[in-house]
Formats: sequence, C-alpha cells, structure tokens
Amino acid sequence: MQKIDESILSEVIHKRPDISYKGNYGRILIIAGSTHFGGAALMSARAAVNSGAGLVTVATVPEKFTAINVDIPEAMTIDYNNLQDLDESIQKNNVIVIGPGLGSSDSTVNLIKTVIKNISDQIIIMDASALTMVSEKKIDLNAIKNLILTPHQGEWQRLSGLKIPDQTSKNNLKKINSLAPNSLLIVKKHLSEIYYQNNVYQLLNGNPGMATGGMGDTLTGIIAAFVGQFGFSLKVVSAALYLHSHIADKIYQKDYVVLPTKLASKIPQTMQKFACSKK
Ligand SMILES: NC(=O)C1=CN([C@@H]2O[C@H](COP(=O)(O)OP(=O)(O)OC[C@H]3O[C@@H](n4cnc5c(N)ncnc54)[C@H](O)[C@@H]3O)[C@@H](O)[C@H]2O)[C@@H](O)CC1
Ligand SMILES: Nc1ncnc2c1ncn2[C@@H]1O[C@H](COP(=O)(O)OP(=O)(O)O)[C@@H](O)[C@H]1O
Ligand SMILES: [Mg+2]
Repeated sequence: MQKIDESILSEVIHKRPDISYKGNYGRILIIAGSTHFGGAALMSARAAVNSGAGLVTVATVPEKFTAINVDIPEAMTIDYNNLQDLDESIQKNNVIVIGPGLGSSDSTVNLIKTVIKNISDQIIIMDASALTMVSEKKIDLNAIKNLILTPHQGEWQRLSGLKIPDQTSKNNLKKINSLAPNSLLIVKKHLSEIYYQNNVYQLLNGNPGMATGGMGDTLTGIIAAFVGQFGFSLKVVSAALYLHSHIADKIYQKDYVVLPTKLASKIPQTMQKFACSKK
C-alpha cells in the first residue's frame, strides 16, 4: 500500500496566475441539506469556498437559504425541488457534490437520478445519504464517468456488503471493481484509504479529534474545490484528503476536539503556505 505524505501539498497547490478569474477555478454545485441537516450543506459549502472554488452554488431546501446567505455570502442558492433550476444548474457546473445531509428519502433517490440523467463529463462527489440510497435502491453508478465516492466505514459496509472487519484492501478493491470500476473510492476512517485503478493508497495523518459531526461534510467541499481548480486526478484528490487531516492535526495540538468550522477557517492560509513553498 502506497503512502500519501506532505509533499503532495506543494506538488498540487499552485500559485494563481495573475491573468485569471473565478471561472478558472471551478463551478461547484453542492446538492445537500434538508430540514434536520442544514449544517451539512453549510459545512460542505464553506469548505469549498475557503478551498478556492471559483463559484459555489448550494441546491437545498428554501428554508435554509437565509442561513446559507448569512453564513456564506460567497455561495449562491437554488431549490433542489425546482427541477428546471436543478437540471440547468447540473449542466452548467463542472463539479457536483451530492449527499451531505440529504437524509434517507425518496427525494434523495430522485436527486441522484436527476444528476445521473443530466451530466456529461462533470466530476461527481458522492457522500453520506446519497451513498446510503445508492446502496438501498441498488442504483447503477456506471453511467458516471468521473466519480469520487467518500463513504465512512459504515456507509462502505452498506454499499459493499463488507462488514468492517472484512474491509481489507483486497476485499475493498474487489468490491469497488464490481460496483464502479472507474471511480475513485475513499474509505474514511482512522488512516483513510484511497482505491483507484486497482491500487491502494493510505493517509498517514489525521486524529481522533476529527470524530465529530460535519468533518466528512467539510471534506466533500475541499475535494470539490481541489478538483474544480486543479483537475481530477489521484494526486489532486490525495492532496485534498491530506490537507483536511493536516489542518486537523495542527488544531489537535491545542484543541481537544477539531471543529469542522475551525478547520475550514484555516484552509486559505494553509493553502497559501504550500503554494508559496513550491520551488
Ligand atoms: N450538522 C449536520 O447537518 C450533519 C449532518 N450529517 C448527515 O447526517 C446523515 C447521516 O449520516 P451519519 O454518518 O451520521 O449516519 P449513518 O447512519 O449514515 O452512519 C453511521 C453508522 O455507521 C457506523 N459507522 C461505522 N464506522 C463508521 C465510521 N468510521 N464513521 C462513521 N460511522 C461509522 C455507525 O456505527 C452508524 O451505525 C448524512 O446525510 C450526513 O451528511 C452528518 O454529517 C453530521 C452533521
Ligand atoms: N479517529 C479518527 N482518526 C482520523 N480521522 C478520523 C477519525 N475519526 C474521524 N475521522 C475523519 O473525519 C471524517 C469523518 O467523516 P464522516 O463520518 O463522513 O463525518 P460527517 O458525516 O459527520 O461529516 C473522515 O474524513 C474521517 O477519516
Ligand atoms: Mg459523512
């Protein structure tokens, strides 16, 4: 198993060219949140904005618009129950996050199907409730060309049928090769793993202070912004995963628990540090 180390950050994070504008740094659509899980949409969007995404739109329930506009004025909002707005937004964004805080419902199943129907070569990051509903309804993922799956071990158990003690790298590889062979899979846990093109990569950082609600939602926003501005590759996703745990480790030196909102607030300064350290 290959290891992911700190050098990945300066390899991936670039200084921005002077002649550039927001359209060069990714258009991200985050389909997330519901009545009881508004925070998941907020945390994903905050992380995407703070990780340098050029434009971020949150598709959610209208009752959460005010909270999002107040907390993240950089992000736009649309109603995911308005199918015309949603179809248009799916087509015009190049990275789509689907799942955080959607809840296990028929509405989530419809949102997944709407995304699959409307995409061409967009990058899809599927997390949380979207993964749960894909498992429950056995939704075929093979139509998605650029797919990143980010289950924690419980979600991966549902998706793969592998109980946690059986989630060995050999078994995980076999399962992802039958479920979605072209996808990039991150199994989130202590020392998370990436499965991609028949290889396995392991993260060596991260800490138990990260075991708090919203930490995975935050990761989806970082990955979305990274692939939106640096392109979809194993290196870019590895850098996003590493950065998330790297900032968490810095916070954990002083704080007993790593708050996702605090982690997100430190992303811009940490990215600048690694962009400037590049030779
Ligand atoms: N503030 C918010 O709005 C939040 C919303 N959330 C949303 O809540 C919904 C349910 O997600 P949950 O993940 O809480 O619940 P799930 O029911 O999907 O997963 C939790 C289950 O997985 C098991 N499990 C095994 N290994 C695990 C691991 N390494 N990490 C986590 N669980 C593991 C647990 O024992 C439990 O049975 C999702 O839509 C999620 O996005 C959460 O992200 C928490 C914060
Ligand atoms: N003990 C731990 N050590 C390292 N990383 C952890 C630990 N606990 C949680 N994490 C990380 O925190 C994130 C939790 O994601 P997830 O369970 O999806 O959170 P949520 O759905 O609440 O946002 C993952 O990236 C996971 O690897
Ligand atoms: Mg999660």
